[in-house]
Amino acid sequence: MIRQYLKFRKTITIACVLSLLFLIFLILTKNKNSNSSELTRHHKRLDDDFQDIGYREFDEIPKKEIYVLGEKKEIKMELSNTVEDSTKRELREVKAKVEQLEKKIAFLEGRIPQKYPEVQYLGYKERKRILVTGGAGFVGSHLVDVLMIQGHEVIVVDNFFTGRKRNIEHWFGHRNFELIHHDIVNPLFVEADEIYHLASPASPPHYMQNPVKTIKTNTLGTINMLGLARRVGAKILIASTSEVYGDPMVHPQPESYWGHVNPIGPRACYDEGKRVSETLAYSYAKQEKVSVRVARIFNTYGPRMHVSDGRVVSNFIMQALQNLTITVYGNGKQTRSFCYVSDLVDGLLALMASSYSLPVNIGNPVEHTIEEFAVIIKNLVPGCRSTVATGAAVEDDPQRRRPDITLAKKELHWSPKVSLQDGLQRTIDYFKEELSRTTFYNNQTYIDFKVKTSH
Ligand SMILES: O=c1ccn([C@@H]2O[C@H](COP(=O)(O)OP(=O)(O)O[C@H]3OC[C@@H](O)[C@H](O)[C@H]3O)[C@@H](O)[C@H]2O)c(=O)[nH]1
Repeated sequence: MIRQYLKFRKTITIACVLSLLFLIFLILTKNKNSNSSELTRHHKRLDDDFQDIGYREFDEIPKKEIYVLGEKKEIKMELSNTVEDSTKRELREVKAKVEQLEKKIAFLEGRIPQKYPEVQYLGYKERKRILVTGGAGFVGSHLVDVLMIQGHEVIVVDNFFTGRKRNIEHWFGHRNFELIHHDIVNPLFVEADEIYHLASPASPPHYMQNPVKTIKTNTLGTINMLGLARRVGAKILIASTSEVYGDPMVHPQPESYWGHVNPIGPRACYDEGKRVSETLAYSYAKQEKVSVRVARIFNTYGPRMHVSDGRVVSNFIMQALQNLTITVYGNGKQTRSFCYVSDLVDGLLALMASSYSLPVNIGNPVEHTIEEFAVIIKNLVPGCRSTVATGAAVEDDPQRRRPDITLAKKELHWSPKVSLQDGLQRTIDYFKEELSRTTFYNNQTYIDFKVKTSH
């Protein structure tokens, strides 16, 4: 048995070696197959990813042939280059869109009106802080516009009894502009270099409506403003009126005329109120060394008068625009001289800037009867079918009024520039606009007005 084993020993060894070699071969073959399928799976994943990216972002899908064993690294690099290109392309597209939007915004901004009227820049030495009482009113708001445009800091004080926010709303939020809702009958503490004291109702029906308030505004209010001027060392301009001449016995009226006023009549609250204002101004000037200016303002008209202001210009224009009867109070033979608001503002500025401290008339000396004036307005409104009617006269109505402006010409080098025709045309355009804004209009300012004759 042992002898037989030894005989086949060599054969058995050879068979074992061959089996072992076969086994090794089998193992190697298996490994190779598994590596290859793993790579295939990997390729498949990459392929899917590229398909996905290509579908969304790329123009060309990377070629499949490049996925061969041993080139894995290179494939990855190409992949990252392609992603980089895609990001750059995305950025370019976004940039183009932003540029497009910027152009659109610039175009739209061009269509929005500039927020504020353009104002000049003044250095700190020239720039003044200017207080305007009654700055939301008809005259006050025009003055505020000029002061703002000149580049000053403007503080408006108004109790909105007759003033309106609308007149100054175009300055709201401007860094040079401040609005204080305040009644100057109460003291006010602000800093100012100059004060334009314009606060007071100015239309006869308005100032007659609350006579005590009118007197308080022109006496207590003026004392408060003069006191403020004294405390802060400001120059102050008092807005007085042609009404200080009352129903004048001298014609035209020079500043030297003392007037003819009924101290207990319906107009006295205003006429006497303004006369006391003047007296207070010169008392503060004499006793407290306050630098005062006094403007005697004659009849003024222009845009921003209220549709129901009640004065002759607004009444006649509103009546003419609506083909209503033009209501002349009395026989219409009384006279007035009308000054356009921009001329008045120029006069006030010239007076404040001057060294002349006595009262100065600011008005337009072109005089018309009220009857003539009604016809002038009627003719300026195209297609107007209004009739002109005379009615009951107003108590204490001044019969003649025309400013002597010799002093203003000499001391202020000022005289009015706007003709009645031009000024009225601008005012008519304004009221047309107002009418189209609102259907409301209360024409019955003097409620007891009775039509007597029509012609
Ligand atoms: O509808 C009207 C309104 C007024 N009038 C007359 O037109 C004339 C002017 O009257 P207004 O009411 O416009 O103004 P007044 O001249 O009476 O007062 C004005 O004077 C100067 C300013 O300082 C003041 O703003 C204001 O008091 C008056 O004779 C008045 O009776 C009419 O005939 N019809």
